[in-house]
Amino acid sequence: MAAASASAPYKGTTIVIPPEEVTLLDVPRMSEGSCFPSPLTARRWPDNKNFVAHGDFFVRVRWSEPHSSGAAKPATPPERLAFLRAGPCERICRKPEDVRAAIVTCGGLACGLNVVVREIVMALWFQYDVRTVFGIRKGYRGFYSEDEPPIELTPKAVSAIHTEGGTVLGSSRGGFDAEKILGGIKRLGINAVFVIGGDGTHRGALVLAKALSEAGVDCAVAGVPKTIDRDIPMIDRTFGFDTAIEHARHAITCAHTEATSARNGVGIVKLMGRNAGFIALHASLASRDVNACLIPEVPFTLRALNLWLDRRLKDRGHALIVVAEGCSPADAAEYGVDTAAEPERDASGNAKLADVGEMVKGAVNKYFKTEHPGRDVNVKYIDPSYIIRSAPANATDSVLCAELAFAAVHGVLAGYTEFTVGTVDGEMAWLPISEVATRPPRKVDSDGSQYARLVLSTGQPDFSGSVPGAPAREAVWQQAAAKTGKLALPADGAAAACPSAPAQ
Ligand SMILES: Nc1ncnc2c1ncn2[C@@H]1O[C@H](COP(=O)(O)OP(=O)(O)OP(=O)(O)O)[C@@H](O)[C@H]1O
Ligand SMILES: O=P(O)(O)OC[C@H]1O[C@](O)(CO)[C@@H](O)[C@@H]1O
Ligand SMILES: [Mg+2]
Repeated sequence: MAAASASAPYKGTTIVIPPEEVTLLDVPRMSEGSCFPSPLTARRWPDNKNFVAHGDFFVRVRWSEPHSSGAAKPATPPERLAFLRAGPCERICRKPEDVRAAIVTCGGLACGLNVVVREIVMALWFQYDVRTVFGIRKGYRGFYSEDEPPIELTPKAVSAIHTEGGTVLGSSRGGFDAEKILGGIKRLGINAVFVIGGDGTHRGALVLAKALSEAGVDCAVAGVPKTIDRDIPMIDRTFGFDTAIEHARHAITCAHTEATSARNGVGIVKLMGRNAGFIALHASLASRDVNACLIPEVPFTLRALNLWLDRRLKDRGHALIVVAEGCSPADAAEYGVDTAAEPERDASGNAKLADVGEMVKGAVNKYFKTEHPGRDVNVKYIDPSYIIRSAPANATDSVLCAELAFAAVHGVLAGYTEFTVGTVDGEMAWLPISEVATRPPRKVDSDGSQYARLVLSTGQPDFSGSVPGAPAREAVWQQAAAKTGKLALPADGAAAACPSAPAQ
């Protein structure tokens, strides 16, 4: 072992880190001062050791653009942010007997919505003795729609819902009308709203919180971020993602079976991910069989994909392609897609995306019909999106759902408002809703080591240009190894020397 040099930090040495500016992401409090012991102090909360102090925070560094170790430093310096630590407080500032809560689920489905609803009800009821909880039906419009009045949520009513997918409350897009929602809140005497939804839902929650405070209505607004796509800014994970990967992997396995069973079989699987390719990337890494994974963050052309496929079918007789729904091939127009047309929008204003799976399938069929009319190529396209999104939460997601629900309930009872919950580098935090509602969605870092690991696993080339043929595997390895800076290049293309052998 090398001797420690005199200047190297050694056990017991005090290391002085220069003070840096830290921005506290503070969350508004509805009532300060008049706080009293939480009912949890009289319960079985282990030794009262796990309470969090009001205002306790932890500091984390955040890059505004994707950053990975080894990659060039981004232009914008990182932000040092202090996050409020979430958890039960020893003293709470909302009287449980006065709390009249409402829970609403909005946007698309995600695995675990029912677990979050159940655990909010259970935490309010059993940890804090709150006895009035309304379930708002079919999204924001349920606050005012006469067709679907709110329902009463009790432990008995929600006890079995966690085993089901979807949301027992229903969900919807559109229908956000701050005035009408405010009217519903006043009519029912609601003073704590829990919104479970994605970026759009959180933007709505922000508008609602402002409207409530302008109208002088004392009502807390707490968010629980939901998206199957895992692209919510700032936080590490969203519930449902882990379950989605499991089900996506099953669909990929089916496509692989189809592809390997046919002559020149090509399996194509489209997975959700409007802005980001996290599901496609993680499911491909989980599968190990995928030969090409296409994500919105990495440009590609259908022409390059076809040239690669041509060679892959000659070499191996089958191919498995995973494509994220938000992908937009650079040469889509050449394959008859009207890329200049203004997209249709859903009721929430989100662009309706063209089916990129169909696009890839059409392009492959067209290419082989034109270039190799005699070759028998069998393309099988699977779109498991809604099968995945509507599944019940798996074990890992169920744990996360309960943690998020508890953090939201603790925050409201502690007196906070206009906040949402999530883990930041593993620590549960209360964050201002604006952080989730206004920052751009998270994306896969195409220069990062995770994407490099994908490329190493699939052996896929760079599909971004009209390449006159697929590059050799060694070139792919070199590209990926250069990005990670960690891997020794295989000599003479020896696959065995590579720590992660490409999928076959
Ligand atoms: N800018 C906004 N202001 C107010 N309300 C909004 C805004 N954007 C969206 N909403 C409302 O939030 C609800 C959900 O929005 P959206 O359909 O975009 O889903 P989401 O919450 O983003 O979830 P996901 O995209 O993960 O399915 C809808 O009722 C929509 O009207
Ligand atoms: O078909 P819907 O319900 O509009 O949902 C589709 C969208 O929902 C999401 O799953 C986000 O919830 C996106 O991946 C997808 O674009
Ligand atoms: Mg959204």
